[in-house]
Amino acid sequence: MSDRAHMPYTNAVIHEIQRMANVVPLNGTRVASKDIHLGGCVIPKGSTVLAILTSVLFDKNEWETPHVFNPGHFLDSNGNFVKRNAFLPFSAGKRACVGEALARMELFLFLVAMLQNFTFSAEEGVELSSEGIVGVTRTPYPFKIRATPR
Ligand code: HEM
Repeated sequence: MSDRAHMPYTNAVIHEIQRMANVVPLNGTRVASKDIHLGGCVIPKGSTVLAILTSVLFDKNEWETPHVFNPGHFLDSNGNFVKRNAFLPFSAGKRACVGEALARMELFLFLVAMLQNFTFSAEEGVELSSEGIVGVTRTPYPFKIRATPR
């Protein structure tokens, strides 16, 4: 359907950006509809539950280099794109993000269009941080980046 299928590396880079960007770290809230027994604990009916997305996007049992940017997480040895079950930036289930298709299309179109037209680089001597400001969403600290027309 889209060109993404033919651009496995670009697709892998976008997935890895979404994994590490972790823009909705706490996910949406849920309420336990009955008492739940989980890992030796009881979650009583009526409790508010947060299925923290950070825990799965950086799970050391799921990712080869959880804290290092690595598009290889989404590529096999032939360079084909591979889906990963732990890739859940849009959450899962009935109340997962309804904007996922739109968001993914926009991420692809904006990133590819920008990379086709500019080369991006950090200011000399400036180390860009992958840390961010965490609230309901996670946003980067203000930063400067140089865009050089190609
Ligand atoms: C990179 C972009 C985006 C990310 C990472 C993202 C992520 C999420 C996450 C994690 C949730 C919570 C799901 C849950 O509780 O299980 C959510 C919910 C939601 N998102 Fe997004 N979202 C993005 C873009 C968008 C866009 C573009 C729209 C609309 C045009 C949108 C509309 C919604 C709505 C309406 C909900 C609530 C769904 C519900 O409660 O049933 N999102 N999103």
